[in-house]
Amino acid sequence: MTSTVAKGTKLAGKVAIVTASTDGIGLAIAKRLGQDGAKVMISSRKKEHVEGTVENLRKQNLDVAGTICHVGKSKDRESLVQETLKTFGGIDILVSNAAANPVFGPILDTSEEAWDKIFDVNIKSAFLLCKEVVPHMEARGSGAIVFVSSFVGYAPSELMGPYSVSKTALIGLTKAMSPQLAGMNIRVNCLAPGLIKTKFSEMLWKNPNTGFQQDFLNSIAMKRFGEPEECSGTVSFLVSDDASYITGETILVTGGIPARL
Ligand SMILES: NC(=O)c1ccc[n+]([C@@H]2O[C@H](COP(=O)([O-])OP(=O)(O)OC[C@H]3O[C@@H](n4cnc5c(N)ncnc54)[C@H](O)[C@@H]3O)[C@@H](O)[C@H]2O)c1
Repeated sequence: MTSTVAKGTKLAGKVAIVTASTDGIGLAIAKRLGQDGAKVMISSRKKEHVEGTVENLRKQNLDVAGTICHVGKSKDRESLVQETLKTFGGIDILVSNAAANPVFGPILDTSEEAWDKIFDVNIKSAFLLCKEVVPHMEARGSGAIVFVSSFVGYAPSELMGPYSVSKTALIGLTKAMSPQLAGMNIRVNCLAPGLIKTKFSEMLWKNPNTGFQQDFLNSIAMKRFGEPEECSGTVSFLVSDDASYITGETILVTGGIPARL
C-alpha cells in the first residue's frame, strides 16, 4: 500500500537534512519533505547512492542536493552541515535516520566491538549531529529535529537486544533534549516505526510462510507490515507548524503493535 495523502507546500522555504536517505524509510522521508516544499540534503555513505538518489528526486522536480556522510565520522558530520549551509543557506530541519545493527542473537553474546558500533551510530552520532546543527537552527530563530527510533525501543527484541536498547536511548534523548532546545525555539521529537518493509528488515518480512512471520503479523492489529511511505507523513507533520506545540514526544507508527515503556 502506498500513501495517498495530498501533498502541499507546508514546508516551503525550509531546509532539511535527512541522514541515510538513499533508501528505505530515510528516502521516503526525504521525498515527502521535498514534496511538502522543503529543500532537502540527501546523504549516505556511498557516493553512487547519493548521486543516483539526487538525480532521481530532481527528475521528480524536488529541490535536493546530496553529500556523503558516515554519521559516525566527525569530519563527515561537519561537511554535511557545511554543504547544507553552502547549498541552501541554512538548516531548519534534521531527521536523524541512520542506524546499524551488526548482530542478531542473545544479548549476552554481543561483543564489545558490536556494542560500540551500535551505540556509536544509533545514538552518539545522532546526539553529536544535533550539537553540530543546533547553532544553525538557533541562528534561523527556530528548528525541528526528529530521531528515528523503533517499536523495539519500547518492547526490546530478544534477538536484537543492543539495537533495541539504543532505540530506547533515542526516546530518552528526545525527552532529555526537549527543555533546553525549547528555549531556542527548536522542537525535538521521535518516530518509532513498527515493522516496515525495507532492506534493513528484509529477513523479518520476506519469507511469507515462516512461523515467525505469522506470529509477528498476528501481533499487529492491522495484520500487515508497513511501507516506508507510511512513516514519512508523520515526520513531515512533526517538523511542520502543525506540530508547533509538540516536543519531547515519540509517535509509534506500527499498525497497532502493543508497545509501551
Ligand atoms: N525497517 C524497519 O522495520 C524499521 C523498524 C523500526 C525502525 N527502523 C529504523 O528506521 C531507520 C531506517 O531504516 P530502514 O528500515 O529504512 O533501513 P535502511 O537499511 O534503508 O536504513 C538504515 C540506513 O542507515 C544506513 N547507515 C548505517 N550505518 C550508517 C552510518 N554509519 N552512516 C550513515 N548511514 C548509515 C544504512 O546504510 C541504511 O541505509 C533506521 O533508524 C532503523 O533503525 C526500521
